[in-house]
Amino acid sequence: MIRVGVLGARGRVGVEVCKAVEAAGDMELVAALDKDDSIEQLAGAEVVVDFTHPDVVMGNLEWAIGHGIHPVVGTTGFTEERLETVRGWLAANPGTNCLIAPNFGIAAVLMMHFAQQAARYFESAEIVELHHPNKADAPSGTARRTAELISEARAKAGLGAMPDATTTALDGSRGAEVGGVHVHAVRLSGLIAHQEVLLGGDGEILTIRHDTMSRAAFTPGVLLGVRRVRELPGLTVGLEPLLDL
Ligand SMILES: NC(=O)C1=CN([C@@H]2O[C@H](COP(=O)(O)OP(=O)(O)OC[C@H]3O[C@@H](n4cnc5c(N)ncnc54)[C@H](OP(=O)(O)O)[C@@H]3O)[C@@H](O)[C@H]2O)C=CC1
Ligand SMILES: O=C(O)C1=N[C@H](C(=O)O)C[C@H](O)C1
Repeated sequence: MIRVGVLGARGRVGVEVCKAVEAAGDMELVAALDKDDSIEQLAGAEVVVDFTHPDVVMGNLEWAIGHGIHPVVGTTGFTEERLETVRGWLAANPGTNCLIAPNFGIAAVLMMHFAQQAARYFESAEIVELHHPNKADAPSGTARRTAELISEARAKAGLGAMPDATTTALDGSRGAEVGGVHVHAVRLSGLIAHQEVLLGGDGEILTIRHDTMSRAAFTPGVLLGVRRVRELPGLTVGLEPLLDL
């Protein structure tokens, strides 16, 4: 049995993760903690799942890694600088590993992968991410990661800047730019988590769309991460290697 702790256990995703861990035959939920609980209660866990908030996740990781607990992290807000800090903590605690994934939905990971594969064939690419209005951050971690993957694929293929003759009359009208890829964020009641990657070429457009219909969609990926994190050395970013992508 893998002893699992959950941080953010009363949150939208945390509730689903706790249910999934309790239902898994090879896991035991040893701590389900939220905002005002003491992190010390994680002491008996081997793996901790974090779905909290970008403002608190770094403190949680420093504590868990320092106590030899392997984190599986869904919380967003990971810049390259933050990832480097996590690598430093892992180096100081050999034998402890960490998995951080901007999206644990299997279909979402495939959407990112397909966008990366397609990117080199199109002169234009933009991302529209659409989420519920209580989301903590914009753009989404998924959109940011997708933009980075598209940007890397374009650079590798020797593609230059995208065609765009716009003069913007209003700040923000072209969205945010991540690695030269424009990202647009919609926040709308009724939505959960959705993304469209638009790829445009000569006379045709490819649209790759992903829709999250329930937050239970994240749990198979989280359970996979919990089962595998102990054997993945150091820091793993993204679920792709666990899906052989
Ligand atoms: N990687 C992925 O697949 C996914 C990632 N996410 C990301 O996960 C994060 C959480 O999303 P979501 O569940 O919607 O958010 P919620 O706000 O619903 O849940 C977060 C929970 O964490 C609690 N919390 C805040 N601080 C702490 C702390 N220090 N220790 C323990 N718990 C704490 C919050 O309490 P309180 O409300 O009182 O502040 C809340 O109950 C976001 O960053 C989101 O973008 C979301 C979906 C999928
Ligand atoms: O906050 C959310 O809801 C989600 N956050 C993640 C992100 O920022 O990409 C994953 C998914 O989009 C849901």
